[in-house]
Amino acid sequence: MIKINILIATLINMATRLFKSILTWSPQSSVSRFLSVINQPDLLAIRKDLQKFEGGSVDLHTDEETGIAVMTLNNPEKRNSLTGKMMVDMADRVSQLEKWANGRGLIVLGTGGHFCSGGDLTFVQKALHYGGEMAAFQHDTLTRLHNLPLVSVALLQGHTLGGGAELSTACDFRVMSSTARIGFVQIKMGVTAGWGATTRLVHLLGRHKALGLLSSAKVFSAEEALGEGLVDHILPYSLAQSEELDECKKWLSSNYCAYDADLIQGVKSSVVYSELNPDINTSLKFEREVFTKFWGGPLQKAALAAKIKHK
Ligand SMILES: CC[C@H](C(=O)O)C(=O)SCCNC(=O)CCNC(=O)[C@H](O)C(C)(C)COP(=O)(O)OP(=O)(O)OC[C@H]1O[C@@H](n2cnc3c(N)ncnc32)[C@H](O)[C@@H]1OP(=O)(O)O
Repeated sequence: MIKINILIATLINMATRLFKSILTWSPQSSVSRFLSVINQPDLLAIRKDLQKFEGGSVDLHTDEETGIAVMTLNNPEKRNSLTGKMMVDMADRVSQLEKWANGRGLIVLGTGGHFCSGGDLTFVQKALHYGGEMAAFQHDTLTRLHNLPLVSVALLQGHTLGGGAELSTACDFRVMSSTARIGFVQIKMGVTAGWGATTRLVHLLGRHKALGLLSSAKVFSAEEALGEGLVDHILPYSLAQSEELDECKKWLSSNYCAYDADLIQGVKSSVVYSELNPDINTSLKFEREVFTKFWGGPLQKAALAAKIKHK
């Protein structure tokens, strides 16, 4: 009798979970569930500790009209290097973006003409006992950033070094100011990459180039970075630094954010899911789930009625 009761309770539990998962389905929620770098209680404990290392902020502006958000690193006196508090800020900004229904794109940049010079060395000095925890926290945030259902771009101005270069690889694309410089200098600082760059660079450029970038600590000019395949676009030399954000927005909007927000989110989520799921049938199932959301919908009907020619 007890066994039957347990069986019934288990079945009810499973049915409730299935029902809930159907109700809350979205491409992003499916991808988030699939990926969890570290468990929540651990994250909360690390967050509390990181928060104590003050200085700087990470701010977010979302534009409902264009669907383009701008996330800004604010610690200009220290070339936007990241304090513990900024790491927590960034995690919160990414959580906000995960819930942004109308989003298409994201630009990440630094204030004062520099992207980011890595970890704040004052923070690093004080957190020498804390590398594993900080890396786990950054892995969680930057993986979530990388997997946002938005097309993301890092706008690289001035210096992008160490952890800053790692952060840039968590974006889908990198646009570089013509005079900017980028380098994975961690090895020169006596460490290896700890914010996910090794893993992402291997996916992005292959093991050969990833090894070259990480073992040499070479700092690249914009032209060299383009040649390496590390950046996707160099902004015109003629632009003033203050004009570069607008130009980057134009580049992102016209190339990758021109279509409906739901479609863009569907495309990005499917790409992320597929990259992370080695099993082709599971990946194809996810692709079908996203596809059938749109098939026969108003966007498809409008496109068919417009008799579009792709010349
Ligand atoms: C996990 C993270 C990983 C790690 O630490 O393990 C890393 O990120 S490794 C990389 C760490 N970053 C660095 O080593 C950068 C060292 N700084 C520089 O190379 C230069 O400062 C540079 C190239 C970023 C900027 O050079 P520039 O001539 O333009 O200016 P200054 O050198 O005068 O710098 C201005 C001001 O900023 C302070 N600064 C710059 N970067 C950092 C940083 N990462 N942490 C703390 N402070 C930084 C610099 O000390 C100057 O301050 P001041 O009070 O005027 O001396």
